[in-house]
Amino acid sequence: MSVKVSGLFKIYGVQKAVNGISFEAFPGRVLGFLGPNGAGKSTTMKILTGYLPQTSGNASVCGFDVNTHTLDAKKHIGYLPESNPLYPEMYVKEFLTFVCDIHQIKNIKKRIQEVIQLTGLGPEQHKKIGQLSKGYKQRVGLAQAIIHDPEVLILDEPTSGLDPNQLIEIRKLIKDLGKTKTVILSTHIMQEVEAICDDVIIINKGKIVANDRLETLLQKHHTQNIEPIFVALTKEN
Ligand SMILES: Nc1ncnc2c1ncn2[C@@H]1O[C@H](COP(=O)(O)OP(=O)(O)OP(=O)(O)O)[C@@H](O)[C@H]1O
Repeated sequence: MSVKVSGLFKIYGVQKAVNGISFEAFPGRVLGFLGPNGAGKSTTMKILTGYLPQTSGNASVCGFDVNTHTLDAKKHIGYLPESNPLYPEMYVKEFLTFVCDIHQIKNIKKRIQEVIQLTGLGPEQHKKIGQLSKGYKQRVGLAQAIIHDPEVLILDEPTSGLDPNQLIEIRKLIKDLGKTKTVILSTHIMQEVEAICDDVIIINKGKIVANDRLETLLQKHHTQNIEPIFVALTKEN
């Protein structure tokens, strides 16, 4: 497996944002990481990507512990954070060049053209990031996440803000990337899970309440849709 999490906790004050979760994610598969607002998805993703230290437990990416071998782990990860922080004053290509430099990518021009093509940024590639629509900013976020061809992609709500046409294209891109890479994505769109995920984890109040292959989860609950399963497993009592 390329991502392994065991007994992971993140405690803020008295709140257990992540409450002892364990799971694995595998190459060639897209793992949907689902849960209600505040369930602990982004916190888990930030720990996996080395941006936040856990309180206890372990997480590794491609065999590298994210705490003790953070840089090695990060080399293997592409991360699209929920807030998609970008530099609005930079031009798209200027920003992607900057990201290439960080990753010490060779043949920068060729690689930038490839990711512009992959993410459909072509028509907007000459603009400043601050001039882009939300959906195109999201594409820039995806482009920077994949530019170093990482083995693991961690995408926090990658399709938020996309229009229906863009949704289809970006989902296709994620599904294609998932054929060779390990993709973990969070989303609140249940159709998206059905369209692109192979595996599903549902997290509620910091704990995993489901972890299965999508088809197995649907079979177990005698339904064709993930939504009723999500509601049943996460509703407030
Ligand atoms: N820096 C922080 N300090 C204190 N509490 C925090 C901090 N960051 C997150 N939390 C809390 O931890 C819990 C989990 O938050 P997290 O952002 O991981 O949830 P999420 O599942 O990603 O939610 P959403 O679907 O709304 O993005 C929430 O209750 C949140 O308020």
